Amino acid sequence: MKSYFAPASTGNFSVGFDLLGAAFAPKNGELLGDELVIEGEAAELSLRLSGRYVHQLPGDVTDNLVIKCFYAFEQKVGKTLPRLKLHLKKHLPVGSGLGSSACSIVVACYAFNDYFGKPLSDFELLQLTAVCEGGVSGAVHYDNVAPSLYGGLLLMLPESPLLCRPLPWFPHWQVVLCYPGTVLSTKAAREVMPKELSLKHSIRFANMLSRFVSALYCQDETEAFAALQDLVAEPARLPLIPELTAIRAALTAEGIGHVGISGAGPTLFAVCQNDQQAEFAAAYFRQHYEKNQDAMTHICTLATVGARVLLE
Ligand SMILES: Nc1ncnc2c1ncn2[C@@H]1O[C@H](COP(=O)(O)OP(=O)(O)O)[C@@H](O)[C@H]1O
Ligand SMILES: N[C@@H](CCOP(=O)(O)O)C(=O)O
Repeated sequence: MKSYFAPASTGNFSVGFDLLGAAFAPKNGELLGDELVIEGEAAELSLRLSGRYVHQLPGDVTDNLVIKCFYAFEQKVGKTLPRLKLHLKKHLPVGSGLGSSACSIVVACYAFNDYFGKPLSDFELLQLTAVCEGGVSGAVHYDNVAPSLYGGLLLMLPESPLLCRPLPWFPHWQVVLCYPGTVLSTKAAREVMPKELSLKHSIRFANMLSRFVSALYCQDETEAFAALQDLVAEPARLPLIPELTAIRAALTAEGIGHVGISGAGPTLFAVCQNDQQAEFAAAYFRQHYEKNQDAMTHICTLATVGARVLLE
């Protein structure tokens, strides 16, 4: 029996639609991500499901991304593989903006590659996870699969053979993630996006992203916060998450530098510079944004390690 884990991720990080993504881990040491156990080999491929968010998964196990990944992995490797007895522990809510589908895809593809003796290179593995994720959201985007696979804050380079590169981070930053407990499908949240951007808007978008990246390299925190503006997805998605305006006003009034949409939402994230801000943001989110028993709020730091073996 071998157990694998992949962390939650925040796509876009506000300023880099489809181009920036970060993996996060709760400060208190809890595991925020999906776990896949390979229990052994069997005549038939099987998948057992458990975990806090198992009720949000498709009823038919053959529709589960883990099963789809097995066949996609087998096709990519190009030979028939032994069937496995699998157990997915679904700890991330589905349609949450925490890269839930990417997390299951990454943990599954990483686990199969490890179990079968690493027939795929890191590059091929990332490509495979992105294609599987594209099948869910309607478009190939790397900003959840790459951080979930590698950890860290990453800049996607989809037109370069590198595909992505790690970026510097502010080591004292804490990110508070709040999932309200409601579901928003990524596909639906992509359908509201503008089909085209004007030249003026494209230049402003490129400017904010390059300003943020340059601020990270210079470790200029004032510039980084000034550049953390979502000029592309937020205007289109705000009607789906109208609470953002009031929450942002309340948290920024307390000196918190940024509040944005995690991935396609409805999870919101607040970037905090110290424990006091992080605790304030978490308490505020719990009181004003959590909507039901599925909701959760975590104070996180950057997860510097991505997919990994949990138990040999
Ligand atoms: N293991 C899985 N984890 C997450 N979603 C899954 C899984 N298996 C199948 N799905 C389906 O994939 C879709 C994921 O939706 P999506 O909005 O992309 O989620 P997220 O934004 O959280 O990644 C849903 O229709 C869900 O039922
Ligand atoms: N760049 C994507 C990110 C989607 O993240 P998810 O966690 O909501 O799947 C987008 O904004 O559509």
